[in-house]
Amino acid sequence: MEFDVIVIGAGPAGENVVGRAVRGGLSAAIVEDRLAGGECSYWACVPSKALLRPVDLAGEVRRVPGLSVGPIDVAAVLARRDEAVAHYDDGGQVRWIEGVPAEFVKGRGRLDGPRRVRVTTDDGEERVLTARHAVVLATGSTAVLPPVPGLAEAAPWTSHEVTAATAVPERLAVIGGGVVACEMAQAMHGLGARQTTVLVRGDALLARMEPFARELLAESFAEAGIDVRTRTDVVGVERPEPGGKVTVHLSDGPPLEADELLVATGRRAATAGLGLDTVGLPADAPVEVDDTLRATGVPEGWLYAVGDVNGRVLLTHMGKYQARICGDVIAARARGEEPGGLRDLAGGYGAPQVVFTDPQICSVGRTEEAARAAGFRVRAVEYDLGAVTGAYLLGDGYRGRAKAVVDEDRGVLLGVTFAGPGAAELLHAATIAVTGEVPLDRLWHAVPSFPTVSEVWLRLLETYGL
Ligand SMILES: Cc1cc2nc3c(=O)[nH]c(=O)nc-3n(C[C@H](O)[C@H](O)[C@H](O)COP(=O)(O)OP(=O)(O)OC[C@H]3O[C@@H](n4cnc5c(N)ncnc54)[C@H](O)[C@@H]3O)c2cc1C
Ligand SMILES: NC(=O)c1ccc[n+]([C@@H]2O[C@H](COP(=O)([O-])OP(=O)(O)OC[C@H]3O[C@@H](n4cnc5c(N)ncnc54)[C@H](O)[C@@H]3O)[C@@H](O)[C@H]2O)c1
Repeated sequence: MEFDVIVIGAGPAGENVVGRAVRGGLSAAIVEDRLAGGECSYWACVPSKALLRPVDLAGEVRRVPGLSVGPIDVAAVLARRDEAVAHYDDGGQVRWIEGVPAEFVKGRGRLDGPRRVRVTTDDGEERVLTARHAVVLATGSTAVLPPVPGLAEAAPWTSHEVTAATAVPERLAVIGGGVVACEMAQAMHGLGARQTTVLVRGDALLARMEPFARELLAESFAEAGIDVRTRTDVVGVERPEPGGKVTVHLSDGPPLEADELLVATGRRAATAGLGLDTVGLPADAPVEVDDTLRATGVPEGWLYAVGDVNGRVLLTHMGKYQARICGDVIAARARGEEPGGLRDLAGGYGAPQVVFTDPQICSVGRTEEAARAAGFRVRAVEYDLGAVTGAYLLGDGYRGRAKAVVDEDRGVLLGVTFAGPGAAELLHAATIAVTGEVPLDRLWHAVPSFPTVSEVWLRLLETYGL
Protein backbone atom coordinates (compact mmCIF):
# COMPACT_ATOMS: atom_id res chain seq x y z
CA MET A 1 0.00 0.00 0.00
CA GLU A 2 1.12 3.54 -0.62
CA PHE A 3 0.81 6.54 1.71
CA ASP A 4 2.25 10.05 1.62
CA VAL A 5 3.92 9.51 4.99
CA ILE A 6 4.79 6.36 6.92
CA VAL A 7 5.76 6.64 10.58
CA ILE A 8 7.43 3.77 12.46
CA GLY A 9 6.65 3.92 16.19
CA ALA A 10 3.39 5.18 17.72
CA GLY A 11 4.80 6.83 20.84
CA PRO A 12 4.06 10.48 21.60
CA ALA A 13 6.47 11.64 18.89
CA GLY A 14 5.17 9.36 16.13
CA GLU A 15 1.53 10.14 16.90
CA ASN A 16 2.18 13.87 16.68
CA VAL A 17 3.89 13.57 13.29
CA VAL A 18 0.83 11.78 11.94
CA GLY A 19 -1.54 14.38 13.39
CA ARG A 20 0.34 17.29 11.82
CA ALA A 21 1.01 15.61 8.45
CA VAL A 22 -2.69 14.74 7.99
CA ARG A 23 -3.68 18.25 9.06
CA GLY A 24 -1.34 19.41 6.29
CA GLY A 25 -3.36 17.46 3.72
CA LEU A 26 -1.31 14.24 3.51
CA SER A 27 -2.29 10.59 3.97
CA ALA A 28 -0.42 8.68 6.67
CA ALA A 29 0.15 5.24 8.16
CA ILE A 30 1.72 4.55 11.54
CA VAL A 31 3.34 1.22 12.45
CA GLU A 32 3.50 0.00 16.06
CA ASP A 33 4.58 -3.39 17.34
CA ARG A 34 3.58 -3.02 21.00
CA LEU A 35 1.09 -0.45 22.27
CA ALA A 36 0.01 2.79 20.58
CA GLY A 37 0.96 5.54 23.03
CA GLY A 38 4.53 4.31 23.35
CA GLU A 39 6.88 3.92 26.26
CA CYS A 40 5.77 7.25 27.74
CA SER A 41 2.16 6.21 28.28
CA TYR A 42 2.72 2.75 29.76
CA TRP A 43 6.27 2.31 31.12
CA ALA A 44 7.75 5.77 31.62
CA CYS A 45 6.31 9.26 32.25
CA VAL A 46 2.73 8.36 33.09
CA PRO A 47 3.14 5.42 35.50
CA SER A 48 6.22 6.92 37.18
CA LYS A 49 4.34 10.13 37.96
CA ALA A 50 1.31 8.15 39.16
CA LEU A 51 3.61 6.34 41.61
CA LEU A 52 5.31 9.55 42.74
CA ARG A 53 2.23 11.72 43.24
CA PRO A 54 1.06 10.20 46.57
CA VAL A 55 4.61 10.28 47.92
CA ASP A 56 4.93 13.93 46.93
CA LEU A 57 1.56 14.83 48.38
CA ALA A 58 2.30 13.01 51.65
CA GLY A 59 5.48 15.13 51.92
CA GLU A 60 3.43 18.32 51.44
CA VAL A 61 0.80 17.30 53.99
CA ARG A 62 3.45 16.51 56.59
CA ARG A 63 4.73 20.08 56.31
CA VAL A 64 1.36 21.59 57.26
CA PRO A 65 0.59 21.61 61.00
CA GLY A 66 -2.87 20.28 61.77
CA LEU A 67 -2.86 17.68 59.00
CA SER A 68 -1.48 14.18 59.13
CA VAL A 69 -1.05 11.28 56.75
CA GLY A 70 -1.40 7.68 57.73
CA PRO A 71 0.49 4.94 55.95
CA ILE A 72 0.10 5.06 52.18
CA ASP A 73 -2.30 2.40 50.85
CA VAL A 74 0.07 0.85 48.30
CA ALA A 75 -2.59 -1.33 46.68
CA ALA A 76 -4.69 1.78 45.98
CA VAL A 77 -1.68 3.59 44.54
CA LEU A 78 -0.87 0.66 42.24
CA ALA A 79 -4.52 0.47 41.18
CA ARG A 80 -4.50 4.17 40.28
CA ARG A 81 -1.27 3.63 38.33
CA ASP A 82 -3.05 0.82 36.45
CA GLU A 83 -5.88 3.21 35.61
CA ALA A 84 -3.36 5.82 34.45
CA VAL A 85 -1.84 3.30 32.01
CA ALA A 86 -5.32 2.26 30.85
CA HIS A 87 -4.58 -1.28 32.09
CA TYR A 88 -2.05 -1.55 29.24
CA ASP A 89 -4.86 -1.37 26.70
CA ASP A 90 -4.21 0.95 23.76
CA GLY A 91 -7.75 0.93 22.36
CA GLY A 92 -8.23 4.63 23.09
CA GLN A 93 -4.97 5.59 21.39
CA VAL A 94 -5.72 3.43 18.34
CA ARG A 95 -9.14 5.09 18.04
CA TRP A 96 -7.44 8.50 18.22
CA ILE A 97 -5.08 7.52 15.37
CA GLU A 98 -7.95 6.18 13.26
CA GLY A 99 -9.87 9.38 13.90
CA VAL A 100 -7.01 11.58 12.65
CA PRO A 101 -7.63 9.83 10.20
CA ALA A 102 -4.55 7.65 9.66
CA GLU A 103 -3.96 3.96 9.05
CA PHE A 104 -2.84 2.07 12.16
CA VAL A 105 -0.63 -0.89 11.20
CA LYS A 106 0.11 -3.37 13.99
CA GLY A 107 3.52 -5.02 13.60
CA ARG A 108 7.26 -4.51 13.62
CA GLY A 109 8.46 -2.11 10.95
CA ARG A 110 11.85 -1.84 9.33
CA LEU A 111 13.30 0.09 6.44
CA ASP A 112 13.76 -1.90 3.26
CA GLY A 113 15.52 0.57 0.99
CA PRO A 114 14.41 4.09 0.01
CA ARG A 115 10.79 4.95 0.93
CA ARG A 116 9.92 1.31 1.65
CA VAL A 117 8.84 -0.09 5.02
CA ARG A 118 8.47 -3.82 5.58
CA VAL A 119 6.11 -4.73 8.44
CA THR A 120 6.08 -8.12 10.17
CA THR A 121 2.79 -8.68 11.94
CA ASP A 122 2.36 -10.66 15.17
CA ASP A 123 1.25 -13.72 13.22
CA GLY A 124 4.39 -13.58 11.06
CA GLU A 125 2.87 -12.09 7.90
CA GLU A 126 4.85 -9.50 5.93
CA ARG A 127 3.41 -6.35 4.45
CA VAL A 128 5.26 -3.75 2.38
CA LEU A 129 4.29 -0.08 2.59
CA THR A 130 5.71 2.60 0.33
CA ALA A 131 5.86 6.33 1.00
CA ARG A 132 5.29 9.00 -1.63
CA HIS A 133 6.98 11.74 0.41
CA ALA A 134 8.54 10.63 3.69
CA VAL A 135 9.28 7.89 6.19
CA VAL A 136 9.61 9.03 9.80
CA LEU A 137 11.43 7.00 12.44
CA ALA A 138 9.90 7.46 15.91
CA THR A 139 10.96 4.23 17.57
CA GLY A 140 12.12 5.75 20.87
CA SER A 141 14.83 4.26 23.05
CA THR A 142 15.53 1.25 25.24
CA ALA A 143 17.22 0.89 28.62
CA VAL A 144 20.94 0.10 28.61
CA LEU A 145 22.39 -2.65 30.82
CA PRO A 146 26.08 -2.01 31.55
CA PRO A 147 28.41 -4.99 30.93
CA VAL A 148 28.77 -5.94 34.61
CA PRO A 149 29.51 -9.64 35.25
CA GLY A 150 26.31 -11.45 36.31
CA LEU A 151 24.05 -8.42 35.74
CA ALA A 152 22.12 -9.60 32.67
CA GLU A 153 21.80 -13.12 34.14
CA ALA A 154 20.25 -11.61 37.30
CA ALA A 155 17.35 -10.26 35.18
CA PRO A 156 17.27 -6.92 37.03
CA TRP A 157 14.46 -4.42 36.82
CA THR A 158 14.71 -1.62 34.29
CA SER A 159 12.30 1.29 33.98
CA HIS A 160 9.78 -1.16 32.48
CA GLU A 161 9.51 -3.39 35.52
CA VAL A 162 9.75 -0.69 38.17
CA THR A 163 7.00 1.44 36.65
CA ALA A 164 4.81 -1.66 36.26
CA ALA A 165 5.65 -3.05 39.75
CA THR A 166 2.90 -5.05 41.42
CA ALA A 167 4.60 -4.95 44.83
CA VAL A 168 7.26 -2.84 46.53
CA PRO A 169 10.50 -4.70 47.33
CA GLU A 170 11.64 -4.62 50.94
CA ARG A 171 15.23 -3.86 49.96
CA LEU A 172 15.91 -2.12 46.65
CA ALA A 173 19.32 -1.41 45.13
CA VAL A 174 19.45 1.10 42.28
CA ILE A 175 22.35 1.49 39.85
CA GLY A 176 22.62 4.98 38.34
CA GLY A 177 22.29 8.56 39.53
CA GLY A 178 20.18 10.06 36.74
CA VAL A 179 16.53 10.96 36.50
CA VAL A 180 15.08 7.45 36.45
CA ALA A 181 17.23 6.38 39.41
CA CYS A 182 16.22 9.40 41.51
CA GLU A 183 12.51 9.33 40.72
CA MET A 184 12.09 5.59 41.12
CA ALA A 185 14.24 5.34 44.29
CA GLN A 186 12.03 8.01 45.81
CA ALA A 187 8.80 6.36 44.65
CA MET A 188 9.70 2.91 45.94
CA HIS A 189 11.08 4.28 49.20
CA GLY A 190 8.03 6.46 49.75
CA LEU A 191 5.77 3.49 49.04
CA GLY A 192 7.45 1.41 51.71
CA ALA A 193 10.81 -0.03 50.64
CA ARG A 194 12.61 -0.43 53.96
CA GLN A 195 16.11 -0.17 52.55
CA THR A 196 16.78 1.81 49.37
CA THR A 197 20.36 2.17 48.21
CA VAL A 198 21.36 4.26 45.20
CA LEU A 199 24.73 3.35 43.71
CA VAL A 200 26.18 6.33 41.86
CA ARG A 201 29.33 5.98 39.80
CA GLY A 202 30.06 9.73 39.77
CA ASP A 203 30.17 12.40 42.47
CA ALA A 204 26.49 13.30 42.74
CA LEU A 205 22.90 12.59 41.79
CA LEU A 206 21.66 14.46 38.70
CA ALA A 207 25.17 15.44 37.64
CA ARG A 208 23.99 17.76 34.85
CA MET A 209 21.92 19.98 37.18
CA GLU A 210 23.07 23.11 39.08
CA PRO A 211 25.15 22.14 42.16
CA PHE A 212 22.67 23.68 44.65
CA ALA A 213 19.84 21.54 43.25
CA ARG A 214 21.92 18.38 43.55
CA GLU A 215 22.77 19.27 47.15
CA LEU A 216 19.12 19.91 48.11
CA LEU A 217 18.11 16.57 46.59
CA ALA A 218 20.95 14.74 48.38
CA GLU A 219 19.88 16.30 51.70
CA SER A 220 16.27 15.30 51.13
CA PHE A 221 17.22 11.70 50.26
CA ALA A 222 19.43 11.47 53.36
CA GLU A 223 16.59 12.75 55.57
CA ALA A 224 14.17 10.25 54.03
CA GLY A 225 16.63 7.45 54.78
CA ILE A 226 17.61 6.73 51.17
CA ASP A 227 21.23 5.64 51.18
CA VAL A 228 23.11 7.33 48.32
CA ARG A 229 26.61 5.99 47.73
CA THR A 230 28.63 8.16 45.37
CA ARG A 231 31.86 7.12 43.60
CA THR A 232 30.65 3.54 43.84
CA ASP A 233 30.95 1.15 40.92
CA VAL A 234 29.10 -2.13 40.67
CA VAL A 235 31.68 -4.79 39.76
CA GLY A 236 29.54 -7.93 39.89
CA VAL A 237 26.03 -9.22 40.56
CA GLU A 238 24.85 -12.61 41.79
CA ARG A 239 21.30 -13.96 41.89
CA PRO A 240 21.37 -17.73 42.27
CA GLU A 241 17.55 -18.08 42.29
CA PRO A 242 15.54 -16.31 39.56
CA GLY A 243 13.59 -13.52 41.27
CA GLY A 244 15.36 -14.26 44.56
CA LYS A 245 17.81 -12.30 46.67
CA VAL A 246 20.46 -10.28 44.79
CA THR A 247 24.04 -9.71 45.92
CA VAL A 248 25.69 -6.64 44.45
CA HIS A 249 29.48 -6.48 44.60
CA LEU A 250 30.84 -2.95 44.86
CA SER A 251 34.16 -1.31 44.03
CA ASP A 252 34.36 -0.29 47.66
CA GLY A 253 33.09 -1.92 50.85
CA PRO A 254 31.18 -5.12 51.56
CA PRO A 255 28.65 -6.57 49.09
CA LEU A 256 25.11 -5.23 49.23
CA GLU A 257 22.13 -7.54 49.56
CA ALA A 258 18.77 -6.60 48.12
CA ASP A 259 15.45 -8.15 47.13
CA GLU A 260 15.41 -6.30 43.82
CA LEU A 261 17.89 -4.46 41.65
CA LEU A 262 16.92 -1.57 39.38
CA VAL A 263 19.28 -0.60 36.57
CA ALA A 264 18.85 3.03 35.49
CA THR A 265 22.06 3.77 33.61
CA GLY A 266 20.69 5.56 30.57
CA ARG A 267 19.02 4.66 27.29
CA ARG A 268 20.03 4.00 23.71
CA ALA A 269 18.18 4.82 20.50
CA ALA A 270 15.89 1.96 19.41
CA THR A 271 17.48 1.33 16.02
CA ALA A 272 18.36 -2.37 16.28
CA GLY A 273 16.80 -4.30 13.39
CA LEU A 274 15.36 -1.12 11.90
CA GLY A 275 17.08 -1.61 8.54
CA LEU A 276 19.14 1.59 8.73
CA ASP A 277 21.89 -0.21 6.80
CA THR A 278 19.50 -0.59 3.82
CA VAL A 279 19.58 3.19 3.37
CA GLY A 280 23.29 3.68 4.08
CA LEU A 281 23.10 4.75 7.74
CA PRO A 282 25.03 3.24 10.69
CA ALA A 283 22.94 0.35 12.00
CA ASP A 284 23.19 0.89 15.75
CA ALA A 285 23.37 4.62 16.48
CA PRO A 286 20.91 7.49 16.97
CA VAL A 287 19.65 8.80 13.63
CA GLU A 288 21.38 12.12 13.10
CA VAL A 289 19.00 14.84 11.91
CA ASP A 290 19.14 18.52 10.89
CA ASP A 291 16.95 21.20 12.47
CA THR A 292 14.00 20.18 10.26
CA LEU A 293 14.32 16.66 11.71
CA ARG A 294 15.45 15.28 8.34
CA ALA A 295 18.08 12.54 8.54
CA THR A 296 21.45 13.77 7.32
CA GLY A 297 23.28 11.66 4.77
CA VAL A 298 20.25 10.12 3.05
CA PRO A 299 20.00 11.01 -0.68
CA GLU A 300 16.79 12.79 -1.76
CA GLY A 301 15.94 13.68 1.85
CA TRP A 302 12.90 11.43 2.36
CA LEU A 303 13.89 10.08 5.83
CA TYR A 304 13.15 11.89 9.11
CA ALA A 305 13.58 10.97 12.79
CA VAL A 306 11.84 12.44 15.85
CA GLY A 307 11.89 11.81 19.58
CA ASP A 308 14.35 9.65 21.50
CA VAL A 309 15.57 7.82 18.39
CA ASN A 310 17.44 10.89 17.12
CA GLY A 311 19.26 11.23 20.46
CA ARG A 312 18.74 15.02 20.67
CA VAL A 313 16.77 15.31 23.93
CA LEU A 314 15.16 12.30 25.61
CA LEU A 315 11.99 14.00 26.83
CA THR A 316 8.39 13.50 25.73
CA HIS A 317 7.56 17.17 25.31
CA MET A 318 10.66 17.74 23.17
CA GLY A 319 9.88 14.69 21.02
CA LYS A 320 6.35 16.02 20.50
CA TYR A 321 7.70 19.48 19.64
CA GLN A 322 10.06 17.95 17.07
CA ALA A 323 7.14 15.92 15.72
CA ARG A 324 4.97 19.00 15.18
CA ILE A 325 7.81 20.63 13.25
CA CYS A 326 8.50 17.44 11.29
CA GLY A 327 4.87 16.86 10.28
CA ASP A 328 4.51 20.48 9.13
CA VAL A 329 7.84 20.41 7.28
CA ILE A 330 6.89 17.23 5.39
CA ALA A 331 3.52 18.71 4.42
CA ALA A 332 5.16 21.96 3.26
CA ARG A 333 7.83 20.14 1.24
CA ALA A 334 5.11 17.96 -0.33
CA ARG A 335 3.55 21.22 -1.58
CA GLY A 336 6.93 22.19 -3.01
CA GLU A 337 7.62 24.83 -0.36
CA GLU A 338 10.76 25.12 1.76
CA PRO A 339 9.47 26.16 5.20
CA GLY A 340 12.07 28.66 6.35
CA GLY A 341 10.70 29.34 9.82
CA LEU A 342 9.99 25.73 10.78
CA ARG A 343 13.09 24.69 12.69
CA ASP A 344 13.93 23.08 16.03
CA LEU A 345 14.81 26.28 17.90
CA ALA A 346 13.89 25.16 21.43
CA GLY A 347 16.53 22.41 21.57
CA GLY A 348 19.28 24.98 21.14
CA TYR A 349 18.23 26.95 24.23
CA GLY A 350 18.30 23.91 26.51
CA ALA A 351 15.11 21.92 27.03
CA PRO A 352 12.86 22.45 30.03
CA GLN A 353 12.80 19.47 32.37
CA VAL A 354 11.14 18.64 35.67
CA VAL A 355 12.49 15.87 37.86
CA PHE A 356 9.51 14.86 40.00
CA THR A 357 11.39 14.19 43.23
CA ASP A 358 10.88 15.95 46.55
CA PRO A 359 12.19 18.62 46.08
CA GLN A 360 11.22 18.93 42.44
CA ILE A 361 14.22 19.89 40.35
CA CYS A 362 13.20 22.06 37.40
CA SER A 363 15.48 23.60 34.84
CA VAL A 364 15.49 25.27 31.46
CA GLY A 365 18.32 26.60 29.36
CA ARG A 366 21.93 26.47 30.41
CA THR A 367 23.46 25.95 33.83
CA GLU A 368 26.00 28.57 34.88
CA GLU A 369 28.82 26.14 34.14
CA ALA A 370 27.46 25.29 30.68
CA ALA A 371 26.90 28.97 29.85
CA ARG A 372 30.46 29.86 30.82
CA ALA A 373 31.82 26.89 28.88
CA ALA A 374 29.87 28.12 25.82
CA GLY A 375 31.70 31.46 26.07
CA PHE A 376 28.89 33.73 27.36
CA ARG A 377 29.73 36.63 29.69
CA VAL A 378 27.65 35.43 32.59
CA ARG A 379 26.37 36.62 35.92
CA ALA A 380 24.31 34.28 38.09
CA VAL A 381 21.98 35.17 40.95
CA GLU A 382 20.40 32.85 43.51
CA TYR A 383 17.56 33.28 45.96
CA ASP A 384 16.26 31.19 48.86
CA LEU A 385 12.78 30.00 47.85
CA GLY A 386 11.88 29.39 51.49
CA ALA A 387 12.20 33.15 52.12
CA VAL A 388 9.38 33.90 49.66
CA THR A 389 6.07 34.39 51.49
CA GLY A 390 4.16 32.19 49.05
CA ALA A 391 6.55 29.30 49.65
CA TYR A 392 6.54 29.78 53.42
CA LEU A 393 2.74 29.52 53.38
CA LEU A 394 2.90 26.19 51.51
CA GLY A 395 4.39 24.46 54.53
CA ASP A 396 6.66 24.70 57.54
CA GLY A 397 10.33 24.25 56.87
CA TYR A 398 9.83 24.75 53.11
CA ARG A 399 13.28 24.39 51.61
CA GLY A 400 14.15 25.42 48.10
CA ARG A 401 16.31 27.67 45.98
CA ALA A 402 16.23 29.40 42.62
CA LYS A 403 19.00 30.46 40.29
CA ALA A 404 19.01 32.61 37.19
CA VAL A 405 21.90 32.75 34.74
CA VAL A 406 22.09 36.08 32.93
CA ASP A 407 23.80 36.88 29.63
CA GLU A 408 25.47 40.17 30.61
CA ASP A 409 25.96 41.29 27.01
CA ARG A 410 22.30 41.04 25.97
CA GLY A 411 20.57 41.40 29.35
CA VAL A 412 18.53 38.20 28.89
CA LEU A 413 18.25 34.92 30.75
CA LEU A 414 20.30 31.94 29.56
CA GLY A 415 18.99 29.52 32.13
CA VAL A 416 16.86 29.15 35.24
CA THR A 417 16.74 26.37 37.84
CA PHE A 418 14.26 25.93 40.68
CA ALA A 419 14.52 23.28 43.37
CA GLY A 420 11.69 23.01 45.83
CA PRO A 421 8.42 21.27 46.62
CA GLY A 422 5.76 22.17 44.07
CA ALA A 423 8.25 24.06 41.89
CA ALA A 424 7.26 22.27 38.66
CA GLU A 425 4.59 24.79 37.72
CA LEU A 426 7.10 27.65 38.03
CA LEU A 427 9.10 26.32 35.14
CA HIS A 428 7.02 27.41 32.19
CA ALA A 429 7.40 31.09 33.06
CA ALA A 430 11.15 30.52 32.96
CA THR A 431 10.85 28.69 29.63
CA ILE A 432 8.98 31.68 28.17
CA ALA A 433 11.57 34.12 29.50
CA VAL A 434 14.54 32.08 28.18
CA THR A 435 13.06 31.11 24.80
CA GLY A 436 11.46 34.51 24.27
CA GLU A 437 14.79 36.15 25.23
CA VAL A 438 12.76 38.64 27.25
CA PRO A 439 15.04 41.55 28.24
CA LEU A 440 15.43 41.71 32.02
CA ASP A 441 14.32 45.34 32.20
CA ARG A 442 11.07 44.27 30.50
CA LEU A 443 10.72 41.12 32.61
CA TRP A 444 10.83 43.40 35.65
CA HIS A 445 7.35 44.64 34.63
CA ALA A 446 5.88 41.12 34.79
CA VAL A 447 4.49 41.42 38.31
CA PRO A 448 4.10 38.12 40.22
CA SER A 449 0.95 37.70 42.31
CA PHE A 450 1.17 37.82 46.09
CA PRO A 451 1.48 35.45 47.89
CA THR A 452 2.68 32.94 45.27
CA VAL A 453 6.01 31.16 44.97
CA SER A 454 6.42 33.05 41.69
CA GLU A 455 7.41 36.09 43.74
CA VAL A 456 10.86 34.55 43.55
CA TRP A 457 11.08 36.18 40.09
CA LEU A 458 10.92 39.61 41.72
CA ARG A 459 13.50 38.58 44.31
CA LEU A 460 15.87 37.22 41.65
CA LEU A 461 15.62 40.45 39.66
CA GLU A 462 16.13 42.54 42.80
CA THR A 463 19.16 40.42 43.70
CA TYR A 464 20.45 41.13 40.21
CA GLY A 465 20.09 44.84 40.92
CA LEU A 466 16.88 45.82 39.13
C1 LIG B 1 10.87 5.81 33.78
C2 LIG B 1 10.85 6.96 32.81
C3 LIG B 1 10.16 8.11 33.13
C4 LIG B 1 10.12 9.18 32.25
N1 LIG B 1 9.48 10.32 32.63
C5 LIG B 1 9.44 11.37 31.80
C6 LIG B 1 8.74 12.55 32.16
O1 LIG B 1 8.18 12.67 33.25
N2 LIG B 1 8.69 13.57 31.27
C7 LIG B 1 9.32 13.48 30.06
O2 LIG B 1 9.24 14.44 29.28
N3 LIG B 1 9.98 12.37 29.68
C8 LIG B 1 10.06 11.32 30.52
N4 LIG B 1 10.70 10.17 30.12
C9 LIG B 1 11.27 10.10 28.77
C10 LIG B 1 10.14 9.74 27.77
O3 LIG B 1 9.54 8.52 28.15
C11 LIG B 1 10.67 9.62 26.35
O4 LIG B 1 11.42 10.77 26.02
C12 LIG B 1 9.51 9.46 25.37
O5 LIG B 1 8.78 8.30 25.64
C13 LIG B 1 10.04 9.41 23.93
O6 LIG B 1 8.94 9.34 23.05
P1 LIG B 1 9.11 8.64 21.63
O7 LIG B 1 7.80 8.79 20.94
O8 LIG B 1 10.34 9.12 20.98
O9 LIG B 1 9.39 7.09 21.96
P2 LIG B 1 8.56 5.99 22.77
O10 LIG B 1 7.64 6.59 23.76
O11 LIG B 1 9.61 5.04 23.27
O12 LIG B 1 7.68 5.27 21.65
C14 LIG B 1 8.31 4.56 20.62
C15 LIG B 1 7.32 3.52 20.10
O13 LIG B 1 7.89 2.90 18.96
C16 LIG B 1 7.59 1.51 18.97
N5 LIG B 1 8.58 0.83 18.15
C17 LIG B 1 9.91 0.74 18.34
N6 LIG B 1 10.49 0.07 17.33
C18 LIG B 1 9.49 -0.28 16.48
C19 LIG B 1 9.46 -0.97 15.26
N7 LIG B 1 10.57 -1.43 14.67
N8 LIG B 1 8.26 -1.18 14.66
C20 LIG B 1 7.12 -0.72 15.22
N9 LIG B 1 7.09 -0.03 16.38
C21 LIG B 1 8.26 0.19 17.00
C22 LIG B 1 7.67 1.15 20.45
O14 LIG B 1 6.95 -0.03 20.72
C23 LIG B 1 7.05 2.39 21.09
O15 LIG B 1 5.66 2.23 21.25
C24 LIG B 1 10.77 9.09 31.00
C25 LIG B 1 11.47 7.92 30.65
C26 LIG B 1 11.50 6.86 31.54
C27 LIG B 1 12.25 5.61 31.16
N1 LIG C 1 11.04 13.61 34.71
C1 LIG C 1 11.68 13.45 33.56
O1 LIG C 1 11.76 14.37 32.75
C2 LIG C 1 12.31 12.14 33.22
C3 LIG C 1 12.14 11.04 34.05
C4 LIG C 1 12.79 9.87 33.74
C5 LIG C 1 13.58 9.79 32.58
N2 LIG C 1 13.70 10.86 31.79
C6 LIG C 1 14.58 10.83 30.61
O2 LIG C 1 14.93 9.50 30.27
C7 LIG C 1 16.30 9.43 29.96
C8 LIG C 1 16.90 8.21 30.62
O3 LIG C 1 17.01 8.39 32.04
P1 LIG C 1 18.13 7.65 32.86
O4 LIG C 1 18.04 8.08 34.27
O5 LIG C 1 18.13 6.21 32.51
O6 LIG C 1 19.46 8.22 32.18
P2 LIG C 1 20.40 9.42 32.60
O7 LIG C 1 21.30 9.63 31.45
O8 LIG C 1 19.64 10.56 33.16
O9 LIG C 1 21.24 8.84 33.83
C9 LIG C 1 22.06 7.72 33.70
C10 LIG C 1 22.85 7.54 34.98
O10 LIG C 1 23.53 6.30 34.95
C11 LIG C 1 24.90 6.49 35.24
N3 LIG C 1 25.64 5.45 34.54
C12 LIG C 1 25.83 5.30 33.22
N4 LIG C 1 26.53 4.18 32.97
C13 LIG C 1 26.76 3.59 34.16
C14 LIG C 1 27.43 2.41 34.56
N5 LIG C 1 28.01 1.61 33.67
N6 LIG C 1 27.48 2.12 35.88
C15 LIG C 1 26.91 2.93 36.79
N7 LIG C 1 26.26 4.07 36.46
C16 LIG C 1 26.20 4.39 35.17
C17 LIG C 1 25.21 7.90 34.78
O11 LIG C 1 26.35 8.39 35.43
C18 LIG C 1 23.92 8.61 35.20
O12 LIG C 1 23.95 8.93 36.56
C19 LIG C 1 16.95 10.70 30.41
O13 LIG C 1 17.52 11.37 29.30
C20 LIG C 1 15.86 11.51 31.03
O14 LIG C 1 15.87 12.84 30.58
C21 LIG C 1 13.09 12.04 32.09
